[in-house]
Amino acid sequence: MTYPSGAPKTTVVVPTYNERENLPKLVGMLADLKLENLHVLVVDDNSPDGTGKIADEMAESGSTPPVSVLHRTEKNGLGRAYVAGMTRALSDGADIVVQMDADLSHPADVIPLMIRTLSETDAAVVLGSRYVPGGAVASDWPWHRKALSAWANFYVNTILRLKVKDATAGFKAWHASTLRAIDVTSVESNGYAFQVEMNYRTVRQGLEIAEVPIRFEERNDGESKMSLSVQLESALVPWKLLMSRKG
Ligand SMILES: Nc1nc2c(ncn2[C@@H]2O[C@H](COP(=O)(O)OP(=O)(O)O[C@H]3O[C@H](CO)[C@@H](O)[C@H](O)[C@@H]3O)[C@@H](O)[C@H]2O)c(=O)[nH]1
Repeated sequence: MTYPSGAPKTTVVVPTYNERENLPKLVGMLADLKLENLHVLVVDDNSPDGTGKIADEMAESGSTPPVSVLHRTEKNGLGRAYVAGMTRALSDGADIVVQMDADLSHPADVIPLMIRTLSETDAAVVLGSRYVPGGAVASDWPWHRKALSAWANFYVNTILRLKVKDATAGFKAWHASTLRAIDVTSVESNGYAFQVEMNYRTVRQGLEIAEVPIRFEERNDGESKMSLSVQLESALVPWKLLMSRKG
């Protein structure tokens, strides 16, 4: 896909809840990419550790890439934060929307490859995959997370037949047109299930998902927000999606 006005407007949507140590480092890594027309949109759920204030300071500093902040009143889950952020990015005229965690587990330096893959192939979305050749998970990622991730991929692919190696990946670059085609505003899931529902909607539209290898790092600061309710939702959502399928 080519964009008439030159470099595509790319918005990196970053949901945050208690990421005060990580967010400035992530924005620094995004700045190091020196990508033209790159923007960062932080979606903060009133983090008690003051992440939202730090994001505001970055926004006011007028730095490159420009940072904007969407404040929400309370913690409402990663999926809700992404839906709000992606909806804002679309209304602000983004051509490409990147989603990534704030905790430095996703390698920012893969973003140029993801954007290139979007523009040079038929892919509707490109995901940073741990499970294609060349991909990896850091050895210090806890064993129970590795096991959960392997199980979740097997489970999801058995039920929904997505044919995606890393069905729960949280690092992706979307054409804005794909987010409109799948009607991101109506996506209901959170956590792992959000990632799965987004992939499922893409496949149901007959659109292509490409995977590029990444090395997924364990976070050094802060904590994962993965909870029992997120895992329960993840177990139920594939069945719900399958049963809601029309045709
Ligand atoms: N605004 C907001 N942000 C949130 C919330 N919950 C989590 N986040 C933010 O979302 C990002 C990921 O959250 P984590 O809780 O650190 O995720 P994880 O356990 O490492 O899981 C990640 O990897 C999974 C695959 O292994 C993914 O399936 C999952 O979506 C996520 O990307 C972080 O930037 C975190 O601050 C929330 O309720 N609100």
